[in-house]
Amino acid sequence: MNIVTFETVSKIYRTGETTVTALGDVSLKIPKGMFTAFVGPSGSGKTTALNLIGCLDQPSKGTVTVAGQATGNMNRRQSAAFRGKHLGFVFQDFNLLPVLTVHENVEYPLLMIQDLPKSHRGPAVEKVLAAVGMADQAGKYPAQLSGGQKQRVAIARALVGNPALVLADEPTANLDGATAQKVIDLMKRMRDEFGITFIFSTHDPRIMDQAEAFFHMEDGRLKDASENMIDPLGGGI
Ligand SMILES: Nc1ncnc2c1ncn2[C@@H]1O[C@H](COP(=O)(O)OP(=O)(O)OP(=O)(O)O)[C@@H](O)[C@H]1O
Repeated sequence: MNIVTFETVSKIYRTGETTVTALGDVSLKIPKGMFTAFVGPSGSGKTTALNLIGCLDQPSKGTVTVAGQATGNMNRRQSAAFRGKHLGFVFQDFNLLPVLTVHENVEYPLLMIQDLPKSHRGPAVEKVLAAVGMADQAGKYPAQLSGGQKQRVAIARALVGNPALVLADEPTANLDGATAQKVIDLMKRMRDEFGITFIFSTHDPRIMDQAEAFFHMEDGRLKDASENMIDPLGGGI
C-alpha cells in the first residue's frame, strides 16, 4: 500500500510579476513504512514536496494523496484535523516550547485532539518518552537539554498521536555527527517498532545511507525516482 502518491503535481509560486515552478509535473509513490529521503540541491523543491505531503500547502495542479485521502480540496480546518490525526513533524531547530517541560511539550499536540480523555494523555506521553529514552528527563525544560536530547523529545512529540507518517525537514542539520547518527538510529527503530513511515528532506549522507527510497530533486523535477528504491524486507519492489 502506498501512503503517499503524487499524480503530475505542480506547485507554482507567484509573487508580483515573478513565477517560480517549485515542483513541475512530479509523480511518485511512497509505500507504507518506508524510510524515505528527498535529496537534491538547495531550491530544488524538497521542502515544497514535504509541505504538500504535510497538508501545509496545496498543489497548483495534480493530485496529492496522503493516507488514502486527496488533500487538494481540504479547507484549513480539515487539513489541521487531518494533520492531527495522521501526521507528525520533526524540524531542524527542534521547535520545542521553552516555557513547557519535556512532558508538557510532548503532551501539547494531544491537547489539540478533541474528545481525547485527559486520563489517556499521561500514559501516551510516558510511553513515547520511554521509547526515545527520555523518560527520566520529563520534568526538565528544553534549555536544560543537549541538542540530541531536544531532538529526541521532538521525535516523541511527533509520535505521541500515533501518526501513520512523520515528516522531518533536515532533522540532523543542527546535530554533531555522532548525535545525528543516534537520532537516525532512533527514528529507524521507531519505524521498525510502530510501522511509521518517515519522510526526510536532507543533505545528510548518514540519512541517505539509511534510506530505502530516494527522490532526487533537481529544479523542481524528479531524477531517477525508482532507481534507488529498496524493499526493507529484501524482496524488491
Ligand atoms: N513561499 C514561496 N514563495 C515563492 N517562492 C518559493 C516559496 N517557497 C519556495 N519557493 C521557491 O521554490 C523553489 C523550491 O524551494 P524549496 O524550499 O522547496 O527548496 P529546497 O529543495 O527545500 O531547498 P533547501 O535545501 O534550501 O531547503 C525555490 O526556488 C524557492 O525559492
